[in-house]
Amino acid sequence: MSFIVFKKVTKEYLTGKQNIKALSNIDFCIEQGTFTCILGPSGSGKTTILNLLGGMDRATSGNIFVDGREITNLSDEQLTNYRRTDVGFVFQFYNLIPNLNAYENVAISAYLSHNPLDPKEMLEAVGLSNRAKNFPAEMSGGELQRTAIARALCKNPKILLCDEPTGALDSETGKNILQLLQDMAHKKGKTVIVVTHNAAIVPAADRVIHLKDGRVVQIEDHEQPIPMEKVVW
Ligand SMILES: Nc1ncnc2c1ncn2[C@@H]1O[C@H](COP(=O)(O)OP(=O)(O)OP(=O)(O)O)[C@@H](O)[C@H]1O
Repeated sequence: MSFIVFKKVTKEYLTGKQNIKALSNIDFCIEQGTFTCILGPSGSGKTTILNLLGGMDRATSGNIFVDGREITNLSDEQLTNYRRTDVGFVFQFYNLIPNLNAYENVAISAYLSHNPLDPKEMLEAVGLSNRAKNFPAEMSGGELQRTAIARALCKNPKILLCDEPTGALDSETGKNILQLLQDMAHKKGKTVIVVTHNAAIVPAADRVIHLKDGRVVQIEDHEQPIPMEKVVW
């Protein structure tokens, strides 16, 4: 069985009298230690997939498995635990706490995990050892995103979910961040999933899941993904 499996997953939102089908009967799988890109136009269901996979929301029907465990079956308490310990999140606007320095922002997530990694080592892994004492207001966008990635990794999560992680960055800084995420998958064995509008990174992904109108329209695999530095933005 693959590390992540979506089996006939549907997600509907009931707003007033209207029923919105954000995902319609979708199937895909993702292997451990790979870099996967979920690509599609606005409203195609990308964030909905991250929310279901991250345990922030529940599917209307279908089954989702992570590391052999069905997360669609979990109780609320089990789902909270899963979200805390198994999933690292990276967002477009970093979501760092302004009055904590970089080290403290990373260390705080260690408290949430049963099996955390050393915050100092995580800052080192993202190339920010020399910025540990800086506050968010004193760092560049790229440094803020590196801090957010260190924070996510500090929980020692099984999967790293990234929602438009380069959306607020210039192209060069964005490429560096994506390179870091690709390295986390290929060199550290993390299962990294990036949701984006940006088709430029497609050749650098191991697998690309193309969405349209809540359906998977294509799954593209690359035997030899290119390094991020070779991506033409
Ligand atoms: N909480 C919600 N209540 C009602 N409808 C929702 C909710 N969340 C998402 N939707 C709808 O579900 C569909 C898929 O939304 P989703 O946010 O997953 O798309 P997306 O591909 O991530 O879009 P974007 O690229 O603009 O972020 C859209 O039609 C959206 O309006």
